[in-house]
Amino acid sequence: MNSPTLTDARLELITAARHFYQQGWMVGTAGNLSARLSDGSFWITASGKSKGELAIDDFVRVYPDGKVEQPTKDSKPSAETAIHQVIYNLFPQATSCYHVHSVEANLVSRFVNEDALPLPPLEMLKGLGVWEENPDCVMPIFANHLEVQQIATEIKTRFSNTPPQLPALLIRDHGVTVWAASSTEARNYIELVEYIFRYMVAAQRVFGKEMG
Ligand SMILES: CSCCC(=O)C(=O)COP(=O)(O)O
Ligand SMILES: [Zn+2]
Repeated sequence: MNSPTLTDARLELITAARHFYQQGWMVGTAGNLSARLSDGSFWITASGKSKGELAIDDFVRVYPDGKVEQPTKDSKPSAETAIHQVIYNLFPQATSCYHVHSVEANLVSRFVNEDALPLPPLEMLKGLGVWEENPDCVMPIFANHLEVQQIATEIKTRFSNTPPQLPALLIRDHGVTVWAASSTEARNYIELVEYIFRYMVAAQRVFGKEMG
């Protein structure tokens, strides 16, 4: 077991998970968070932990060669580790990868049948790096296969050919994943995409159509 230090990335993940839990985006065991370290390894939430009450030993360290360091022998890496691995391989600047499950993310993932969700041209997109007037922006949507490796492979294939406009992707009927160069940025990205999803659900109620 590694003892925590003042700058231990796991402490940031615990704080972020508690915050997301309080928003209703990481209820029960839903979601997973990771932080990449300078040696290329990353800490990721162990599978099946209550995300509102994570402790320092509720993380597993995954190395670039696939080696896994567990704090206890019954802790396994998140079932969705393959998605974090693909994101870190595709985006070398990313040091944080956060995945949450919100009601709104699942609703908007059903607004279209296609594999991309048109987003309304909200000012909030600037917080996700889109500095354009009336941006024509989409968020990629992936099918929610039982086999997580298949989701990861589809992300790798699609993003290698068509880089996403935003540091975010949706898995239909499942949740959203963001990646960023710091934990603060990743937390902001989750809040921003969740705001956009809430807006889209509200706009659908108010205007009776999707506001993409
Ligand atoms: C009730 S959550 C189902 C699995 C999932 O989608 C998830 O995000 C949590 O899985 P993990 O193995 O990371 O705990
Ligand atoms: Zn999930």
